Amino acid sequence: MTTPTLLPDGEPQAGGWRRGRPKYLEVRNLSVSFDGFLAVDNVDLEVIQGDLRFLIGPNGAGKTTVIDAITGLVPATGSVNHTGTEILGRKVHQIARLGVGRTFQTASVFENLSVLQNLDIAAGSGRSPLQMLRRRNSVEPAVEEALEIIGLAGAADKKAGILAHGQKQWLEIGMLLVQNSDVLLLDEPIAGMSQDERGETGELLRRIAANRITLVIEHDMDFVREFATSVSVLAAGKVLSEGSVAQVQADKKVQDVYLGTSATEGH
Ligand SMILES: Nc1ncnc2c1ncn2[C@@H]1O[C@H](COP(=O)(O)OP(=O)(O)OP(=O)(O)O)[C@@H](O)[C@H]1O
Repeated sequence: MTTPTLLPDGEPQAGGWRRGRPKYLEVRNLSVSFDGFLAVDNVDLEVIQGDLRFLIGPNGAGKTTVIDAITGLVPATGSVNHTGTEILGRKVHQIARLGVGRTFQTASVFENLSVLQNLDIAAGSGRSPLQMLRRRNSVEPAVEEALEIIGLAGAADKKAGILAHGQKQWLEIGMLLVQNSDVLLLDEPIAGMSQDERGETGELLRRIAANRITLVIEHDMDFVREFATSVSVLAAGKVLSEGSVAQVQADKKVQDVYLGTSATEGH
């Protein structure tokens, strides 16, 4: 049996891995139109494995639509290349199978199943649905490791429906980990969380982003400042600015359309 390696050594860093040949997600000229309204307008984005990239911008900027387009949920033009493989135009399940995982603003877990069963199903470990519903004596190593990483080892047998809001988000992230997703696209993972849960989620992202391609949509600038290693700013469907948190905060264009002065004061 192979040793699971869900948890990498090290921390995410700006620019991603500096050694070897890192995996990447390269988005070129991505456009999405809804009945003639251009919600995403020629977006270019490149996220390298090991970077913890945040995608920020005002409401309606097109952030979720970018992720929808990458994951095949909305039709788009342009190109999305995952480490040499074009994924734009493929079906949702094919894109997922190529290692591109996402979460939604509202966690989509199976509420009536236990935490462990949710992870088992995500891992697709070859058991029939009936077998999976039975309590088992052994837990697959990757599932066990995911339970530790997401901090739910003590809640493995709890029904997902009774988890706290934050824990459901962590479970959803765990489901991506056991699916071996190497691209994580997370839509506002800390929305509605307590302060403690936010901190724990940030640490979780830090742990898992060190060896994955990670793009996180977020509005909370304190959270972005604390955990982002790089930031892309989207406004009116276009990339307005890109760089470190300090660089985008200092960008006059970003201040004008998004951050204003209050968000940048004191930082
Ligand atoms: N299915 C759709 N049909 C028509 N218009 C849509 C659809 N989905 C999104 N839009 C529009 O596209 C634009 C971008 O929406 P999107 O949800 O991607 O923005 P966002 O940056 O994620 O916003 P928020 O931060 O509020 O979640 C908005 O004007 C939205 O109303």
